[in-house]
Amino acid sequence: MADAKIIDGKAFAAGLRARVADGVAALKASHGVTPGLAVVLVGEDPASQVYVKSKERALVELGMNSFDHHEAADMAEADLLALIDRLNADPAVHGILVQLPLPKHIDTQKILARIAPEKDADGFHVVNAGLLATGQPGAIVPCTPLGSLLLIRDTLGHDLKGKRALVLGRSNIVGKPMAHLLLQADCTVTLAHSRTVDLAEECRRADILVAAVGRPEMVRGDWIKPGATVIDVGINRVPAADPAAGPGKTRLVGDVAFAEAVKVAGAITPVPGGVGPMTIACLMLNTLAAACRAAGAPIPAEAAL
Ligand SMILES: NC(=O)C1=CN([C@@H]2O[C@H](COP(=O)(O)OP(=O)(O)OC[C@H]3O[C@@H](n4cnc5c(N)ncnc54)[C@H](OP(=O)(O)O)[C@@H]3O)[C@@H](O)[C@H]2O)C=CC1
Ligand SMILES: Nc1nc(=O)c2c([nH]1)NC[C@@H]1CN(c3ccc(C(=O)N[C@@H](CCC(=O)O)C(=O)O)cc3)C=[N+]21
Repeated sequence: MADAKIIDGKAFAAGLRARVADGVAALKASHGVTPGLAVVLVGEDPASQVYVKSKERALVELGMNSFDHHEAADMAEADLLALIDRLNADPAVHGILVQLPLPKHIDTQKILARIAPEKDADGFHVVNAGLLATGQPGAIVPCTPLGSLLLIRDTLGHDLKGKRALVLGRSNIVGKPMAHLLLQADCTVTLAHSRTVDLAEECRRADILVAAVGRPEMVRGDWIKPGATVIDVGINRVPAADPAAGPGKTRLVGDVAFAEAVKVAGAITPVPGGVGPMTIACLMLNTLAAACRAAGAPIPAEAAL
């Protein structure tokens, strides 16, 4: 069988960012509003700093306002809550993103709950999670699952009804919302996790396999149904395979053993260049959508599921 089609998330994300930039320009022209996202980073985690920088760069490129709040790792929880209150009240801020993970002394759920649901650009607030889970309109959908769904639809078409989907990982930020989106799209959904009996067998049934476990290359080629669409959400930094790269050098791999899977799947996302860039593009889309909603302008179609 021919190798799988490689789903080019980087290219799709570039197209989506261009559509968002058009939407930003249109909203400025029609309502005089510039969408703004506040990005809150607590502490100096190097991976988080990289993500936050790429978010801030994308905002500026798309003509949006970026409000950066880089805070000390020992910031008091009360001070973070007070910062969120100020951002909630600021009319120039349409979206708020608090970079996760937060330092251990801060209660993540308490922080996420404080963000005004209509400014929750990540879609992590229980109100948005609840709207999505109950299939109601108006939910802000988490960026990674939304980006994954856009790639699945670009690959298989809009109509996914009756397809068997397996989501591996049940986190509140990826696995659960992904499962709800696929259910909403009339897939028959299985949500697997660390207590699932015979993961490989569950995976082999799936027409659509979304892997979000955070375990480097855990999903092997022989776990995949021939012709399946494989979405690899995992971002794992591992030591470089090539000793010539030198000591301390690393590379990124997904949760799927790509070299094996590409021989069996019908289509597959690479890491890097798959879901990661879609996450950032969807964050831009959610911020534009929040600004549109606040201004009483129509919501971009891709954000209004
Ligand atoms: N591309 C992107 O933009 C993004 C990528 N990521 C990446 O996606 C991955 C998942 O992230 P996230 O959801 O936050 O991770 P979490 O650690 O919150 O959740 C991992 C899930 O995988 C399950 N799991 C862990 N080990 C196994 C195993 N051996 N067998 C079966 N299930 C297992 C866990 O099960 P249980 O619940 O039973 O413990 C849990 O449900 C990570 O690699 C992360 O870096 C995350 C966000 C954005
Ligand atoms: N509140 C919050 N929202 C998030 O959305 C959020 C978060 N916290 N914490 C961390 C995770 C992780 N995440 C990624 C975003 C982009 C890439 C990405 O663009 N990756 C590139 C590679 C980047 C590289 O080379 O390191 C790619 O896959 O091609 C990866 C991971 C968002 N997250």
